[in-house]
This record gives sequence, C-alpha cells and structure tokens, in this order.
Amino acid sequence: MQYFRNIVYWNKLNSNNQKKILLRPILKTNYSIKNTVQKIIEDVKNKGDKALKKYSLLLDKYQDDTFQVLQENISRSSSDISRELKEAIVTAKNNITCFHEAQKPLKIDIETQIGVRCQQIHLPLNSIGIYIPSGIAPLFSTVLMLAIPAQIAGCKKIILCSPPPISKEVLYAAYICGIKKIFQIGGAQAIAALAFGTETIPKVDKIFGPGNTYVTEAKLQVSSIFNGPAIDMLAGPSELLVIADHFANPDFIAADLLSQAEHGISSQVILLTPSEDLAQRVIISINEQLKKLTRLSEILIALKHSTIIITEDLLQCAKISNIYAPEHLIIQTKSPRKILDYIFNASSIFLGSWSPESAGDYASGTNHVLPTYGKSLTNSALGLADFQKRVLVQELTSQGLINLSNTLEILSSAEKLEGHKNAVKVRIDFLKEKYNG
Ligand SMILES: NC(=O)c1ccc[n+]([C@@H]2O[C@H](COP(=O)([O-])OP(=O)(O)OC[C@H]3O[C@@H](n4cnc5c(N)ncnc54)[C@H](O)[C@@H]3O)[C@@H](O)[C@H]2O)c1
Ligand SMILES: N[C@H](CO)Cc1c[nH]c[nH+]1
Ligand SMILES: [Zn+2]
Repeated sequence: MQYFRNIVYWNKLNSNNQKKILLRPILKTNYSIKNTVQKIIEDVKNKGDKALKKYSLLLDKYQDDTFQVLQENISRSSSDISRELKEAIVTAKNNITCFHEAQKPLKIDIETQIGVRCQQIHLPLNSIGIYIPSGIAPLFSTVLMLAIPAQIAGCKKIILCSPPPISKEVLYAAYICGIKKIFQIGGAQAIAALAFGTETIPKVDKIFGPGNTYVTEAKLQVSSIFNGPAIDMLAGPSELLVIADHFANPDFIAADLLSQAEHGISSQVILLTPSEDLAQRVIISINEQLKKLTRLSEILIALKHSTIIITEDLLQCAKISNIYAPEHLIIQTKSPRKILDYIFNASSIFLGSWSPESAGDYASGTNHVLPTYGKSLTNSALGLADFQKRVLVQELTSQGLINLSNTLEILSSAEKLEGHKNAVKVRIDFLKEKYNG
C-alpha cells in the first residue's frame, strides 16, 4: 500500500500554493489551542496547586497529592537503568559537555583609551525552569540538552518539570546532571506554574525547553505578560527539511524523514530535490520503511502535511529552504559544503550521507533544542549564552575621565541633558581644585 505520495513541482505552483505547501500544520489550527492554553494559565495563576491537580487528572490522567519527586527516588533511578543505557547516556553527556564548554565566551577587558577600562563579564541566570517533554515519549535526552549548559553557566536554582508519571530515564538523566528539584507536571499547566509559582512549584526567571503546541503556546503567552518570565525560544513540533541530489541514497533520506515524522502528528518533513528519479525512489523507500516502525499512526498524520518538492536545481532548493527556515536541515548532495554557502536560515544543519539527524538529537554534542515555526530566521539553537547574562563594567581613572571629559560635555550638551554634563563637570572641578587650588 502506498501511504505517502505527496509530490509537487515548485515551478508549476502559483505563489499562493507555494506559500501553502510550506505552511506549518499547526499554524492552520492554532485558534482553539490559544484559548485552551489561556484558560489553563489563568486557572493556575489564580488557583495554584488546586488547578494543577485538576489539569493533571484531566489531561494526563494522573492523580496525586504531591508533584515533587522525592530525593530518594531520584537517586534510586540509577539502579533501575541498564548498564548499557547508562553508558550511552554518559557518552552523550560527555559530547554535549565538550561542545557547550567550548562555548564559554571570551572575556573582554580592554582600555578603549588611556584610563578608560571596559569589560564584558558573563553571569549565570539565577532561577530557571526546564521543561522535559513526555507526552508521546519521555525525551530524557532533552534533560542533557538543558541541564548541561545550565550547570556550565552556573545557574543556581534549576526546577525541572515533566508530565506524569515521570520516567526513570528522565530521573536518571536529571540525577547525573545534578538536578534536585523535580516536579511531575506537564503541558501548559507546568509552564504556568513555573511562570507564576504555586504553593509547591517555585516561580522562575526564565523557562527553557521544547514541547508540543500547548507547551509552546503557553511559553509564548506567559512571556508576553508584563513582568512574566523570559523564555528560551519557541521550540515546537519537530521539523526536518532535506536537500538532496541524484547522488543521494534514497533509503537514508526516507529514514531521516520518518525519524522526525515519528515525533508526533504536528511534525513536518520536506524533501527538496531537482531529481525526479530520486524523489520516486524516496517515496518507495518511505512506504517500505514506515511499515516497520512502531509509531505508524503518528507518522501517517505527520506525512499528510509533508511533501516532496521537485525544484529546478540545487540553488532553488537552497532558496526554498531559506524561505521555510527549518529547525533541522540535512544536505545530502555530492558537495554539501558548497550548498552550505547558500543557506541563511536553519537552526541545525547536517552535512553528507553519514550525518543522520538522530546524531544531533542524541549525542554528537550539539543541542537539540531548536527554534521551529520558521523562527530560525532570527533565533539560534540553544547554547550556553542563553543561560547567562552579559554584564558590562567600566572603570575610569581620574586621568581617564579628564581625557574623556570634553567629549562627554559636548555630547551631553548637544542632547540638552545638563544633568549628564554636570556629573562630569563636578568631578573635573573637584580635580582642578585639588591639584591647582
Ligand atoms: N523544537 C525542539 O527543539 C524540540 C525538541 C524536542 C522535542 N520537540 C517536540 O516536542 C514535542 C513533545 O510533545 P509531547 O506531546 O510528546 O510532549 P509534551 O510534554 O510537550 O506535551 C504533553 C502535555 O501536553 C498536554 N496536552 C496534551 N493534549 C492536550 C490537550 N488536548 N489540551 C491541553 N493540553 C494537552 C498534556 O498536559 C501533557 O502533559 C514534539 O512535538 C516534539 O517534536 C521539539
Ligand atoms: N528531534 C527533536 C528536536 O526536534 C529532539 C529529539 C529528542 N529525542 C529525539 N529527538
Ligand atoms: Zn528527534
């Protein structure tokens, strides 16, 4: 049976249909999600834990009086995990640590002119919330992606929330990353709890982590409220765009597309290729490979809003990819680095036949928390910098101030800000009096 056969020719589409084909599925249905999330946020803000209990039962079929995981259960998770899995988690942790340690910013400490010292230092965010998705499957790899940079940055208060019942793998990943405050609560209600605080869940300054449409919409809403928390980004349902030429292996491409389609019904995968022959072989391979996968029902829905697009040439592939601005971009062409020169909007890029997205999802070392919905246009993959603040420091010597005073007085006068000019003048007058008078 041919489950998937969506194929279009870019140049035969009018501009309206070109836009439609690149529309994220979720942006077509988002109105009711907005309202649902707004109601959940209001409820949690006003009723705290009582509302959390209500939504946990309603949406996650979970009934418990406490949300916090006991410390002994966190440490006990270690004995529930196989040695093989522990080793794999440690390998992933080492690579992620290596890549994020390397992101430590250079310290800037310079004299812009004699006696005028300027510094840029980096301070950790004080309190952060990390959301670990777990609706369809507990994404314990996300614990590593969030907790490792948070620890390297030096964040002191880290609160982890994940839907109930929290998995032993999530607990173990949190345990080896030194996370102690863990709450079993998911969805928009978890985001609202982190944003406003409840009787049991502390309020945080910034909320991190990916999630489904409800989670992402909740992050958007709480961060838009005056005095609401900051958020890392809109890291919604997974997206993958592949650019390939006729040298590419159709089975590899099919497998990559299916790997992200399995994330859920709102995922979207797209193949751009100038080769009709490759497109046909990818379709055959998708229809073969998907039969062997377990999440068939999610995959089939995700594939409904996924397409293969035949282009004129590889340059047109790059242009379309830049318009779509994918979360993940795989380039499987004879010379992928040549195409890379034409890519301007993508969050995480995988080059060549031997770089499946799964490598970045788990263990190459790069972060898998990435902007979706086309936000790669201006936003970046999660990194160490997101857990820190840049703080500027300046120190002038008396001679430094004398050297800069004329400039400061002219500029402040021109802006008609006499108070600014005066703050320089009183000092200069003081120095004149001390040394001349
Ligand atoms: N962009 C990224 O960086 C990135 C990284 C990892 C995962 N992801 C994405 O994260 C998502 C994880 O989604 P998930 O569903 O598995 O887990 P999730 O934890 O994000 O969502 C589960 C929660 O959604 C809430 N929910 C479910 N149905 C609801 C409804 N009808 N009304 C209100 N709330 C509802 C429930 O409270 C549940 O706890 C996937 O879409 C995946 O692609 C993205
Ligand atoms: N592909 C997801 C980001 O869109 C990350 C992930 C976690 N586990 C497996 N995959
Ligand atoms: Zn994935």
